Amino acid sequence: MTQAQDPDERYVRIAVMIMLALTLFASACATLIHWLAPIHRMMDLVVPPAFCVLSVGLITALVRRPDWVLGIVRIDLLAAGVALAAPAWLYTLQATLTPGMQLIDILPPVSSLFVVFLAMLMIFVPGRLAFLVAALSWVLIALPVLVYLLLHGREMWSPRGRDLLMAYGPASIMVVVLLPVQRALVGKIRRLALERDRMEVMLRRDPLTGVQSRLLGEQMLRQVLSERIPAGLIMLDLDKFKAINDTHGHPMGDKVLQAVADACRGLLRAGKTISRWGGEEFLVIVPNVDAPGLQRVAERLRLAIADLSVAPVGQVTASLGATLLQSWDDQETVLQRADQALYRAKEQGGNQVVAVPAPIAAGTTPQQTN
Ligand SMILES: Nc1nc2c(ncn2[C@@H]2O[C@H](COP(=O)(O)OP(=O)(O)OP(=O)(O)O)[C@@H](O)[C@H]2O)c(=O)[nH]1
Repeated sequence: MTQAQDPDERYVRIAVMIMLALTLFASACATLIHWLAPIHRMMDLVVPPAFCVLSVGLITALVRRPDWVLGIVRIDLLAAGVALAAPAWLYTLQATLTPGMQLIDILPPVSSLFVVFLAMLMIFVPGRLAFLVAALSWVLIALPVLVYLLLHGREMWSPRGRDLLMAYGPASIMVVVLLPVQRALVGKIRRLALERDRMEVMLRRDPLTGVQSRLLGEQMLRQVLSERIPAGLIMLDLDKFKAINDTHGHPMGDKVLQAVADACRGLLRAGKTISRWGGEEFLVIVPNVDAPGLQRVAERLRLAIADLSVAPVGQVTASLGATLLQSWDDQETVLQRADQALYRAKEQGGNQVVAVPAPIAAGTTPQQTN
C-alpha cells in the first residue's frame, strides 16, 4: 500500500533530485573541458569525473530509497566541501610557491559554487550546526583564497580577483545571514498555519459538548436550504435546566449538557447533525426525511434524554420542536417555526415533541407525543 506523502518532503526530494542532476551536468561539462584543455592539471582531471560518478550513485540511491534524502544531501555536501577546499589550498600554495604563477589564472571557476554550497548547508543542516559548518567551510575554502588575494594586491584588483573577493567575502556572508531569516519566516508561517487550523476546529466544535458549534450549524442549515434538500429541523431544549444549575452547581450542569450531547450524538447517524445552539439548546438537522420520519427521530431523542440518569441530578428531560423545511423557507422562517413548536412543547409541560407543519397547512393541529 502506498503511503500519503507530506507535500514538503516531496518538494525537498524534487529539489534534491534537480540539484543532483545539475551537479551531474556541471561535472560532466567540467570533465569534458578539462580533458580537452591543452594544459592538464591532476586535480582538474580527477575531481570532475569523480563528481560525475558520485552524482550518478546518489541519483540512483535517491530513486531507490527516497527516504534517504537527507543522508544523500549530506554525502553530497561533504564531497562538495572537499572538492571546493582541495583546489583552494592546493592552488593557493602552488601560486605562492611558484614564481610567476598567479592564483587567478589557475583556480578553477568554483567561487559561485561556494555560494551555492553555503546555501545548501543553511537549508539542509539543522539549527546552530549550520552556522558552525558554514564557518568551518568558510575557513577551509574561502580563507586561503582571501588571504592570498590580500597579500597579492595586483591579483586582487584584477576582474577575476575582485570576483573572487566578492564571492568568498560579502556574497557568502549574505547567504549565511539571510537564509536563517528565511528559515525563521518559514517556521513562523508553519506555526501560524497550525494556529489557524486549531482556531478553525474551535470555531466548528462546541468546546463543552464536542458537538458542532452554532456557527457550523448555521452554515449547514444555509447549505441544506440553498441545495433544497428535503430536510427537517428539530430544536431541542432541556427542561428546567436553571434548577439543575441552581441545585447542583454549574459544573454539574455542564456534565448534564455533555451527557445529553453524547446521548444525542450516539443516536444520530447517516447525515444527521447536532449543533449547540446556545446554553441548553441544541439544533438537529435531519436530511432526506418526511414528517413521520422526523417525528420518529425527535421522539427517539426525547426518550434517549429521558432515559439518561446523571447522578446526583437524576432524570433530565427535554422539549423538542420539529418542522420540515419547505422550498420557500429561509433560515429565519424555518427557525421561527421550530422555535414556535418548541415553545408549545414547553407550554404543554415539557418532555414532549411538538411538530409544526409548514404554513400552507397552518390550520392543521400540531402533532404532539410524550
Ligand atoms: N451549566 C451550564 N449552564 C448553562 C450554560 N449555558 C447556559 N446555562 C444556564 O442554563 C439556564 C437556562 O435557564 P432557562 O433559560 O431559564 O431555562 P430552563 O431553566 O431550562 O427553563 P425551561 O427551558 O423553561 O424549562 C441558565 O441558568 C443559564 O445560566 C452552560 O454552558 N453550562
